[in-house]
Amino acid sequence: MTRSTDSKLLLSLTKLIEKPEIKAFQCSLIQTLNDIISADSITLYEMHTLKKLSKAQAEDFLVRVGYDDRLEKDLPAPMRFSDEAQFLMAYERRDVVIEQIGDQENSLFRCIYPILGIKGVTEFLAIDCKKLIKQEQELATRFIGFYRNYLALLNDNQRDHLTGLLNRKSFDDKMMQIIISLGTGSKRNADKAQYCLALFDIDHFKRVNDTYGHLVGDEVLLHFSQCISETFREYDLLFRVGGEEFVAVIRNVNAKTAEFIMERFRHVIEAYHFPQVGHVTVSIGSTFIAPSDLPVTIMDRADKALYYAKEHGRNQSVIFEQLVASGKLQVDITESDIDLF
Ligand SMILES: Nc1nc2c(ncn2[C@@H]2O[C@H](COP(=O)(O)OP(=O)(O)OP(=O)(O)O)[C@@H](O)[C@H]2O)c(=O)[nH]1
Repeated sequence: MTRSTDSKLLLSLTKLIEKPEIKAFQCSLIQTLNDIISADSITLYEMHTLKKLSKAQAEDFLVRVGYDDRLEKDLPAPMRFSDEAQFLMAYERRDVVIEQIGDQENSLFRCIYPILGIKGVTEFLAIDCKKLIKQEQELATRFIGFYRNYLALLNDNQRDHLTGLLNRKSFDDKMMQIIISLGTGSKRNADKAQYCLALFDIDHFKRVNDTYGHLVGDEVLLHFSQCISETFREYDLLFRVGGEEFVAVIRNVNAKTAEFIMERFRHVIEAYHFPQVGHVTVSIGSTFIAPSDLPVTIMDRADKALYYAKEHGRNQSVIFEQLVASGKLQVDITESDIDLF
């Protein structure tokens, strides 16, 4: 390798780890590879087990990475994993699978690289190129190795160990990013993105621990987090912020949609059969994020709404701004000043 290729590679690696945040790092991998490989397209897929798309049972789907910032209508549909022979083969072989696609004149090579995480293959990198260049293939393999190790490190740092959801530290970082993005009147915000934060708290969870023990309590938390992951969309941000407290941040929703989404989740939990424990319920307090907010003020509003839900019978979902508007919750001027509807 020449000195100039070396420094280009070093530059690419530096660029790759510039943003120590999982989603940004994933997007960075695609950009970096695009810079150094002569590919027609490079796509990263995450494997998700989704329930909502197939009514009867959960199924694995391949969800394209890099669309979390866009509006729902722009999202490509997830691919059913069992329909994708090349992905299945790469998954089984734990190695790259190369296939020639298209007709003679417009043929392309599609290389599917499986990416191994701690729970097995969790991602795939698909590279389409006109020519197979050995040096580039080796480069891609090395980059993926580096990507995998660094991703494991980020996951360890940013995810909750029990549930795999984003942890409290990630929550504070993400909140600051969202607030800053709302404050900067950039073109990307021309659609007036509205973020709604929902705080979930399992009702009478102490009883679960006291009756069945802490281990069963942990299992309930795990099932609860799976219900969150399956009910919300791939691009919603999902966190475990405390013992039995979870948060979802959803984008581009008005009060009516937020109300619908939270009610739907409340029903999912109400109907879910938790092994050994049976049924539990959840109380939900939501609020909208304003450019003038701080993470602590957002959480304070969500907490007040949640407290209201707990005080008024539990197993219900309420929105802070609606409680204030209807006079059910009294707050001081600075809080009631927020008008996002
Ligand atoms: N198993 C388990 N329990 C936890 C964990 N973190 C917190 N808890 C328990 O969660 C329970 C929270 O109880 P409380 O906040 O008193 O409220 P609650 O019983 O859920 O009742 P309400 O929220 O008022 O409906 C406590 O018993 C904590 O010990 C955890 O990681 N695992």
